[in-house]
Amino acid sequence: MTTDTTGTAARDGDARRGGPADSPFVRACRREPGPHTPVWFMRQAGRSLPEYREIRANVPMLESCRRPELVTEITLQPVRRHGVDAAILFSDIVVPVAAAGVDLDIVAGTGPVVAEPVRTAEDVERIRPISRDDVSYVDEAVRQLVAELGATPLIGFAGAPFTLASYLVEGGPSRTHAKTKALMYGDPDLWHALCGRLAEVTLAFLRVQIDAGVSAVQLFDSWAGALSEADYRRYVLPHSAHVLAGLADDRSGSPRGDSRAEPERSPGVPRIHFGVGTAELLGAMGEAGADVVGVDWRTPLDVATRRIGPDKAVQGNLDPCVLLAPWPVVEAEVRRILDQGRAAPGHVFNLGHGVLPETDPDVLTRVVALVHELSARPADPRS
Ligand SMILES: Cc1c2[nH]c(c1CCC(=O)O)Cc1[nH]c(c(CCC(=O)O)c1C)Cc1[nH]c(c(CCC(=O)O)c1C)Cc1[nH]c(c(C)c1CCC(=O)O)C2
Repeated sequence: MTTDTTGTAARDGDARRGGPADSPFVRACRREPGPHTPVWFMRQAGRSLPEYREIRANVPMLESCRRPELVTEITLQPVRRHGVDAAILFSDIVVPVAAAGVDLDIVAGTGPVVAEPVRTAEDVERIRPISRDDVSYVDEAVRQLVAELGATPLIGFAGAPFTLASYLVEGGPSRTHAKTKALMYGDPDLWHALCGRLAEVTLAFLRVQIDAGVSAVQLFDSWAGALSEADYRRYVLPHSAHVLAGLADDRSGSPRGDSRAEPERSPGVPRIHFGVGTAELLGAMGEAGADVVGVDWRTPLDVATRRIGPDKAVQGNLDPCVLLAPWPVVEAEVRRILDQGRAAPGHVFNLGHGVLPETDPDVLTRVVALVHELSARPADPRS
């Protein structure tokens, strides 16, 4: 195994003393310099890890998300194994929707499946607001994790209204999102009512996580790339913006509109906004109120940075399939991404989407060490 002496030395000599708010990850999100480029992986906790498969062997997915001791253990597994710069809460985007009264399950190999798809005003009415008590297991797990993680930041997350609406309207995963778009175009009032409800559920879920101590949040709009920019702006952006604005503690500024005109003032915990196939939406997703925009592997980070503008950090963007290639290919891609990421005012290294279950976990560990080694910067003499 590679020993990352440079990265460790740089880390120890810098802002680590200060806890998660001064961690390389949070600093990069805030576009502040740090000892190295931070790295974590979407779906870092999951089927690529034998210790995850073992602990999940007899526990259904949703149940595992509702047992704080399991959530804590599964969340910590990739931190211990890989030395990533951030943990992400083990949960799922449909957990708060189930807590809001929607009858659904997560089926292995398929994903979320909804018993009665949402198609009418009555269906929308049945999605009720959630409070802390509906997701007390998340509150508990986050508090436990924050205590155990020490200086390593914990990322909270939720699904954005469009991606959640797609699961609810389709009844399960969909390639075309045809029923979802049919509702969106055919009955805009019902669409906005549905997304409005989902935005409130998402906002409440993220607030619980922030109150319990997460250091950043990621809003997953995984399937927003199915939309044109015009439709994204009209049907989706206002709802995601409502969620992201609701997380900003800075009451003076509205994250909507032309945020490029005013420098940002640390509005609460950093907000990451991510989707797949969003090359045409990157600017709009930033405008929705993100501090960091997640980029998939299709758009080089320097191009993404031009689209997103100079006042936001970027996260990404190694193709998860590259991790299945021989190491020299992985290494060359990591170098290219770090180089292109230098164009951004802040870069969090990640994949362009989640870790594939067939990934060799040792390759992930090597990527973490390589990112740290290649990006190590001399300690700031002022600190
Ligand atoms: C679209 C989406 C879902 N869930 C999520 C998204 C957005 C991210 C993305 O775009 O991938 C978010 C999610 N789901 C899970 C996490 C855990 C945290 C992490 O990133 O490590 C996160 C961040 C656990 C999970 N969520 C799920 C698993 C696999 C279930 C298992 O291990 O049996 C995990 C670890 C199930 C799930 N849940 C969902 C899908 C598509 C699947 C995969 C189905 C499958 O391939 O079996 C819905």
